[in-house]
Amino acid sequence: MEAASRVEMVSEGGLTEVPSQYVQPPDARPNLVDGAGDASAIPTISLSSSDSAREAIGRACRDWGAFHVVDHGVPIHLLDRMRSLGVSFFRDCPMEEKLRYACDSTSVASEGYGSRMLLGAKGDVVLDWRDYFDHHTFPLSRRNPCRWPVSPPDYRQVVADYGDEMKKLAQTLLGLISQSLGLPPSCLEEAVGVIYQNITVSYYPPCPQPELTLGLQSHSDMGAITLLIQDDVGGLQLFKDAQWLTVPPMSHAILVLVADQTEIITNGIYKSAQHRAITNANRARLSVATFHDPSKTAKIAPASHLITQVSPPCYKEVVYGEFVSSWYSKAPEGKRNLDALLC
Ligand SMILES: O=C(O)CCC(=O)C(=O)O
Ligand SMILES: [Fe+2]
Repeated sequence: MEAASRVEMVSEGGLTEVPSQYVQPPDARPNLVDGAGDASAIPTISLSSSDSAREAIGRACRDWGAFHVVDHGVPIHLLDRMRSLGVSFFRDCPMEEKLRYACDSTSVASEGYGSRMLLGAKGDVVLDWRDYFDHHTFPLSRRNPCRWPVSPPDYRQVVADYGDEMKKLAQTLLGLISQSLGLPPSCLEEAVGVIYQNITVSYYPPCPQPELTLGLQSHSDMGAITLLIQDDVGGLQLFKDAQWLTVPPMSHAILVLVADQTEIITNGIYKSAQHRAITNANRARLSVATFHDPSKTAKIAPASHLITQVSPPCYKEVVYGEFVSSWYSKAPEGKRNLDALLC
């Protein structure tokens, strides 16, 4: 992707109207007049006791596909430092230096600094009002900190530590989610196989026309489980019961998003969360999403333990790499890529 297409560059210098490529079709625009509902009822689950967490996680995965966790064991100073390093890259690093980390525009999901372009509903191109930095952190064979910012001096170490902590938490959660369905604790993790982890820091500059744009269009994450932290600006919305609800920022909590492969493996008992990010006119917003995905060659299908004569498989088996290619070639549009696998 050319350097000129970073949102940060487009939005510089007192822009009053967004360029047409950023204007969403009318039915996808956020309704800022009536405002979104509030998702403060989203469950907050303490992981201090596995027994009570299991049950609460089961309910949250069924009803919301998302929940906050607290008492998660990840040091709060690590969450804060990860956020502040993200801010320092996007806000303080000169553009010339940022572009040294530009991601490869010829391949999807490549590591580095970019601004993703997705196809619109009718094959037209609508751009998200978002720049990002993607880090590949697991398996260790993909981890090459030389591709990450060199300053501040602790940047690379913090990303590595953050990735390690998030992977441990993702494994704990996959175990609890399995058990909440009466499955052996290792069931989901075995179905996923080797965990591929990416850490994406998203930065949404202030937008002169937030009513016409989206920071990130409606989608569900394609992998198994996403762990997300955000700053205090707010803008992440969940689609629940035919309404968009804004997720309240909670600085010490981690938001868990059930992703598409978990919906397939649980045979649709647990739903992946449909979400999007809106923009605002006054403050830049930052989030850090840590994705835990299968390898491209993994075959994903409903867990055999959940298939009986009365509950046949609801999803066709899919090779994960093919799912990813279709997601990028057709654009997410809510959950349509997952729906295409329904039996
Ligand atoms: O910025 C956010 O809160 C959402 C980010 C997200 O959904 C993603 O990176 O997949
Ligand atoms: Fe997402």
